[in-house]
Amino acid sequence: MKVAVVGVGLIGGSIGLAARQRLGAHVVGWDPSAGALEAAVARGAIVEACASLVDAVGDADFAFVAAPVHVLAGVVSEVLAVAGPQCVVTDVGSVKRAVAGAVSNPRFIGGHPLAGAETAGVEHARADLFTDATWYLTPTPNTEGSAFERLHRLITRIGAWPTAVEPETHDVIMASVSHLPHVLANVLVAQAARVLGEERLPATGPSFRDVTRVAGANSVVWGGIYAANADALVAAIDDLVARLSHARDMLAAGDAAGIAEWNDGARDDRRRLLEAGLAGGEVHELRVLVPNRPGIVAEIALALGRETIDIVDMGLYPSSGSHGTVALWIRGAVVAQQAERLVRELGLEVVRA
Ligand SMILES: NC(=O)c1ccc[n+]([C@@H]2O[C@H](COP(=O)([O-])OP(=O)(O)OC[C@H]3O[C@@H](n4cnc5c(N)ncnc54)[C@H](O)[C@@H]3O)[C@@H](O)[C@H]2O)c1
Ligand SMILES: O=C(O)C(=O)C[C@]1(C(=O)O)C=C[C@@H](O)C=C1
Repeated sequence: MKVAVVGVGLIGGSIGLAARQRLGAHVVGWDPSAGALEAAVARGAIVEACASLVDAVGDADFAFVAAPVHVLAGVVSEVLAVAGPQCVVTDVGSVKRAVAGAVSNPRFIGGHPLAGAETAGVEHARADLFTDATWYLTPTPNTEGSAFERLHRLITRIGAWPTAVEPETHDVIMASVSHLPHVLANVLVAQAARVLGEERLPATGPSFRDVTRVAGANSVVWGGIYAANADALVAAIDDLVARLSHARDMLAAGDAAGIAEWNDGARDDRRRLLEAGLAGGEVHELRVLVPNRPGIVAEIALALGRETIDIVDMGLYPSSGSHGTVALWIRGAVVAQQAERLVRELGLEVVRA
């Protein structure tokens, strides 16, 4: 299997390392920076630095575009123009609407691994970066079912959990759980650095270090992320300001009971957030009879993704008639039951294998 990585930085390099180490893939790379390519070969993230995009993706089975968000739509289009018909093309951008709005191709599926670091460059790439991470995918009615199946399996094999989501929903979620925390980290370090005036800096403890780890992360990448998700991020900041105001007012009024309730609520919310996605249990197979029409696989994946149900694995069994079968493997009896109901609500027949 040949995997092409376009943009061999932190994320592209980590995909290269994971694909080589976990799948034994032949990984090649292209990047406008000669230094990045050289470093990627030295790091073992790619085995070949290609001189052109077509050399990298022309006969690849998969192309991962891991460039900064502000150039993604253009680079993905260039990749699709030179990739062979067997190549599934995806990207890893932290914002999904811009690419989804600009590119419509049955072999392109937007993607975003919910894993990373505050660092940049292939020197910081890690083969295990995506282990047990959610990996969002944004299939559309235009997506080729077999392209989705192949990408889904590849991502599973590098240790992550693919979850289908609509680009709009993705960007609203990310505004609150990823982009806002980065904004807040920047604000907190700026405020703390000036709390005693310019002459003296305060000592900082572990809590400050925990909540500000990502302050000032990779300006090229984050500038693009903030700009591409500005509307959702502004709404999240407005919400935050209202919540801060509420906390401020309780403090100013000496509302001890209100503060205790607010603090207990935060503990419960954090536990629920961190526990979501830790669903265990044995894997159940659902066999879905589907009409042979484009978009049906995306429809099923998105229906489950909307309820945050992970598809552990999937298999497509097309037939020459009007219908084929999609097999879905879902973890946990209760979740499998819920998945079965959602698929039936799409008007599809399901049997338990
Ligand atoms: N850093 C994270 O935590 C994280 C996590 C998930 C997704 N992402 C996404 O991954 C992508 C890459 O981020 P990163 O952290 O790896 O950044 P990075 O700076 O480490 O790597 C980006 C690479 O893209 C290359 N590049 C720049 N312009 C390009 C172009 N036109 N064509 C091809 N390559 C180009 C750069 O030379 C660099 O090597 C971004 O879209 C980002 O939103 C980042
Ligand atoms: O761990 C970090 O340092 C990250 O910033 C990773 C993080 C995140 O916010 O969780 C950042 C951007 C991505 O798009 C996905 C993951």
